[in-house]
This record gives sequence, structure tokens and C-alpha cells, in this order.
Amino acid sequence: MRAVSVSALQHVDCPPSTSYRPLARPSLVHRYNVHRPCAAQSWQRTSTSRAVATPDRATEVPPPTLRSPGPARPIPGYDPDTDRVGVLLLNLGGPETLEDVRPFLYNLFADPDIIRLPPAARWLQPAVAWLISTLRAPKSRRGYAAIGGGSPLRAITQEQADALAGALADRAVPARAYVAMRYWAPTTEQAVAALKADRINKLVVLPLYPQFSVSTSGSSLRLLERLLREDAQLAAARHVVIPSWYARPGYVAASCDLIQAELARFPAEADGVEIFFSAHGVPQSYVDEGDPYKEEMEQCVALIMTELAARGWLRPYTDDAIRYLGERRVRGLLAVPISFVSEHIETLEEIDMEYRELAEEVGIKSWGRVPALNTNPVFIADLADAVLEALPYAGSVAGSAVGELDALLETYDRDRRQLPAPIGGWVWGWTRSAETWNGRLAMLALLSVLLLELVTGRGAIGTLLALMPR
Ligand SMILES: C=CC1=C(C)c2cc3[nH]c(cc4nc(cc5[nH]c(cc1n2)c(C)c5CCC(=O)O)C(CCC(=O)O)=C4C)c(C)c3C=C
Ligand SMILES: [Fe+2]
Repeated sequence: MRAVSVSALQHVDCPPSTSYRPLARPSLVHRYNVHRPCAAQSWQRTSTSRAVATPDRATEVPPPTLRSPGPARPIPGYDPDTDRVGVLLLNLGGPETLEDVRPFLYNLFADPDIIRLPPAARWLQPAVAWLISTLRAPKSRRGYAAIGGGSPLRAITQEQADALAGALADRAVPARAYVAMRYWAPTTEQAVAALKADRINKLVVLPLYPQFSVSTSGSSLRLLERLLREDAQLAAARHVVIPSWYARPGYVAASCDLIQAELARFPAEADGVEIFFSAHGVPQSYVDEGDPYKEEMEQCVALIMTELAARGWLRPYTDDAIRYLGERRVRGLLAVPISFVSEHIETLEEIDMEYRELAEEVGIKSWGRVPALNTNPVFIADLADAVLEALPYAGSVAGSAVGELDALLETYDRDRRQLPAPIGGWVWGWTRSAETWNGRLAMLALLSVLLLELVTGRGAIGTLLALMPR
């Protein structure tokens, strides 16, 4: 008899759900018909039942269940004679070297979907981004130094793209997969240029975030929409967006396979292993304004727990702190990163190093962490199926009064805020980084002029004239 139970812990405060307003989904959104999630109460700290019998260790981890490609058949929404299919994977991007950290952070904080300033203060966004990125850079740099000097995100995302293209080829749909990062290379601009060069005329847009948030998929889609609109060739191509896919059975199954495999690694004497789900947080105001992220996250955890329970592993209960678990003399803890599908700084540094250390401090003897899905074959196969299921829904951005991407974006972005251009590392000459720095200096100069006016009560020119020697 072994006790296994579940806790849900967010490393950034997760707001309570009371003020969540569901988003009205536009009709283009492909709804997946999956088994209903169990009641979300499993997320709350209510039930504390835990002891369950687990199967014999030798039979604990089933082999991944991969569907083999069937015989050639017409694929709905795919015409092999005319369609040049592209899959655009949207992701966040990460600094590849320690020098990249500050400009990467600048791009992140310059995004109005990450740092939301009131309308009257929007012009200050570059200065605010510069300030926060400068202040945060040393801590972030230490984090990236601890995981080998840079983010693994680019390499892993490219591997996912290659694996997905392979899985689609196996399903008789030759498609190219492109990577578009929001804050670092390869940039969304570069990916869009590649789509154009390859004359892609049917595009499936797949954000690599299982759950939708304005701050992640939303921001990437907003940038993408602008780029597609600006180009006549791409605006005429047909597109479909898969906004979130946390409820897909393949994603849930692959996640459960990985959790089971990790549970099996715990030493037999580590009775009472807890599982905690670790998710990125978003500010409460996002949830208040309709960001579905929190609700999708709760449903996702519930789906995974239901599936694990169905496999005979556990009965869920939740909690929100490693310390609390330590006080309750929990001796085994398994961390499950839930909001992202690749290894990244938070899995490799925050969970593997900081949380692990904390767990040891509070007396948790056995520690495990479920790996990110990365190129897990069940997961990739399921993404390939998602792409095929989305193909018949592809429509043209230019072809309707309100394009499909537009309709999706309408649900959360009524302001149509201007997006800043991303910057790379510092390059000498008349370059984008020079323009950015000139812009920052101009901002500072403007701020100084305004302050001067406030203090002296005179206009800038009057003040300058008064300062001139006579
Ligand atoms: C679903 C995933 C994510 C959400 C939601 C999210 C929101 C969010 N993030 C920040 C600020 C930062 N994020 C940083 C890195 C980072 N963020 C995510 C995912 C989500 N963010 C990932 C996967 C990564 C790691 C990328 C990598 O290089 O491996 C960082 C930089 C890292 C650091 O300094 O710690 C910041 C800062 C905000 C403010 C926000 C919601 C508004
Ligand atoms: Fe983040």
C-alpha cells in the first residue's frame, strides 16, 4: 500500500477564481470534444483523503500508446495538388547567452501584454521596460548561468518543430514547421519571412502553450496578426489558429505517462508521495478582465488528475505550499510543471534547484520532477492530429470583413495597442539597437524637459533662453 496524492502549487500567486468571466469564443475556434473534466474542486484545499493502493511496480508504467498511421486516405481540408501547408509554432524565446539576457528582458517588458500601463502612460513603456530589465538582469543572469549559460528553449522548440513535421509526413501531409519566438530569435518577423519565401498558402498557427493566456499566446497572436495583415501574399493565405489544447486526450495521456514514470522512480520506502503542479502565474487583473488562463489551468489539472485516478494511482487533494507539506511530515514530493511543454529556466533552475533545496530543508526526503514533454512521441503525435483536425477550418485573413484571427483577437484586445519592435543585442552603427537607445535617450530628455517645466513653471524654450548667457 502506497499513498499518493496531489497538491497544486503555483510559484506565482494564483488569484482566486471568484471574479473570472468566461470568454466568448469566436466560431472559428476549434472546440475539442473530449471527456469532461472532473469538478474543479479538486484544485481547492478541501479533500484530504489520500491513501490508495498502487499497482505492482513492474506494471506501474505502461508503454506510451502511440497511434500508428493508417492507410492513405483523403485528408479533410488538405488538397495535395494546391496546398502548401505550414505549421507555425509560437513560443516565448529565451536568451541564448548571458549577454542576451538584458535585451531579452527588455523585449519582454516592452510588451504591453506583459507590463500593462494605463493609456495615458503608454508612451513610457520603453523607459519602464529599460528600467525593469536593467534591474532584473543580474538575478536573471544568475539563473541562466546556473542552467548552463542560456535558455534551452530555441533548441527544444526546433526539435519539436522537426518532430511535428515528421509526424505530419507520416500522416501523408507534407508540411513545414516554423518557429516564431515572441521575445528572441528566431523572431516572429523572421518566421513570417520564411513562410512567405516558401509560398505557404495554408497555415496552422499553434501556440506552444497548452492553456491560453493574453500574456503568452495572446501576445504572440497579436503580433502575428499585424505581420500577416501587412503582407498581401500572407493575408491572402488561409489560416487557422488552435488557441489552446490542454484538453486534448493525447496531451493529457502523455503528461500522465511522464508522471507515472517519475512516480515509479521514488524509492519504495517513500510512502506518502505528494504531487504538486507548478504553473506560471498571471496578475489577478488579467483574470478579472477575461483571461481564461486560470480556468483552463484548473481544468487541465483536473483532467490529468482524473486520468491518473482512472489509472488507479491516486485520489486527489490539493495544497499550496512545500513548507506546509513539510510541516505535515510529507516525505516524498513530485513536482509537475504544467503550463509549458519544454524544459526552461523555471524547471531547470527554480524547481530543480530552489524548490528541491526548500523541500530538503523542510524534511522532504524524496524528491522528483516530471520532465517537460519536449518531443515526447505521444505528445507530438497528438499535436499532429490537432493540426490535421484544424486544417478544414483554415480561412483567409483578408477574405472576410472580420478575419478569423481578428475575431479571435477581438475577444481580448479591443484597444489594439501598438507593439514595440523587438531588439537584439547591441550592434554598433545605424541599427535597430541604436534607434532603440536613441529612443530611450529621447524619452529621458523629454521627461527631463517636462520635469523642468513642472519645477520652473516655464516652457522648455523659455527655460533654455533664461539659462543662456546674455
Ligand atoms: C504559460 C506560461 C507563462 C506565462 C503565463 C507567463 C507570464 C508572465 N511572465 C512574466 C515574466 C517573465 N517570464 C520570464 C520567462 C519565462 N516565462 C515563461 C512562461 C510564461 N510566462 C517561460 C517558459 C519563461 C522562461 C524562458 C526561458 O528562457 O527558459 C521571465 C524571464 C526569466 C526570469 O528573469 O526569471 C520574466 C521576467 C510576466 C510578467 C508574466 C505575466 C504577465
Ligand atoms: Fe513568463
